[in-house]
Amino acid sequence: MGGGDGGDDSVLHFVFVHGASHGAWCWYKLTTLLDAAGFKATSVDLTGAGINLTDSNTVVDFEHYNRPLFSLLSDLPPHHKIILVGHSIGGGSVTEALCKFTDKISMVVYLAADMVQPGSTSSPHDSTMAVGEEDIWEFTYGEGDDKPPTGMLMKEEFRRHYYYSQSPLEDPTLACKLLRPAPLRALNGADKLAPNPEAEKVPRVYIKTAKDNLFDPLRQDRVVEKWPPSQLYILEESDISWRRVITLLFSLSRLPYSLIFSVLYLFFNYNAKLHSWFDHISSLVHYIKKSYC
Ligand SMILES: CC[C@H]1c2cc3[nH]c4c(c3C)C(=O)[C@H](C(=O)OC)c4c3nc(cc4[nH]c(cc(n2)[C@@H]1C)c(C(C)=O)c4C)[C@@H](C)[C@@H]3CCC(=O)O
Repeated sequence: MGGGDGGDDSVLHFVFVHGASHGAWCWYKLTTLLDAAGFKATSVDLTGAGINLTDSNTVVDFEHYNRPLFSLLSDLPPHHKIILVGHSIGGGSVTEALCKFTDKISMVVYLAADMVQPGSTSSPHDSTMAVGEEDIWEFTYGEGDDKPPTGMLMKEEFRRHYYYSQSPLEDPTLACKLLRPAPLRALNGADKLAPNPEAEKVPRVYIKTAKDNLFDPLRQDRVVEKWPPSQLYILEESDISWRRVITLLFSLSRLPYSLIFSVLYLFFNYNAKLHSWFDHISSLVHYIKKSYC
């Protein structure tokens, strides 16, 4: 979804990685806007997600789960670099990709994401799932009811609150048709990476979502403290104005590279994760004026 793998090296190329149970589809608004604005935007279905045909119950290791992302990166033309964006547990996938394909990645953007330093022994997540005690999950038993679960999916009645509380109503309606069980065993392998000094040199941006009902903002703070990124953005709450955002993107497309990232986070309105458009557009415009006028 959203573009091919090669292409013109002068155009910024974003690659988007979804979180648990989601797929390439969840980036459709953003990739559409970026494409229309002249950027290149690619989103990937990890193994067993979206329209990838593998049964997610059969995906047992993290490398297998991430393979479609690795294939995309290994097929890039020589010297072509991308900006890699990961959402939620998709942050673990982008960190693994960063370690394997360091020379293909110019920047990593973690959107309310798992961001753990390769080689660190303890995860900054105090438990892997904040709402793990609640009965909001449905488990699948791909190897039989007497065996441990192989998949996990949020129950439908909880999705609007935990995943999409700030989203337009039609977004959770569509998402409910498309979510698939997350491969439990494969996700267990996230964050188990050897130290990688080269990967550490690649700039990282963290986007914190302050009205996130699933990934508690305080837990996001801990992630950021443990492995401080080059830049941190915080979105306090929601509002949306596509027309103003599109205008802004067009005006920014001629501005320097680093500034484009200041804009990127304004586009992640899906998943109820990133909001407060009006506040942030104002502060961004202020920042642009201060820096460039
Ligand atoms: C607990 C079982 C399994 C797991 C499943 C899982 N993890 C997330 C979801 C699911 C089903 C989500 O829906 C959420 C997400 O990606 O939303 C789009 C998940 C998160 N997981 C995080 C961190 C994290 N998870 C795991 C491990 C697992 N997740 C299990 C194997 C780890 C590690 C390494 O063990 C880590 C670091 C967050 C980034 C998000 C938000 C969840 C939360 O904070 O409660």
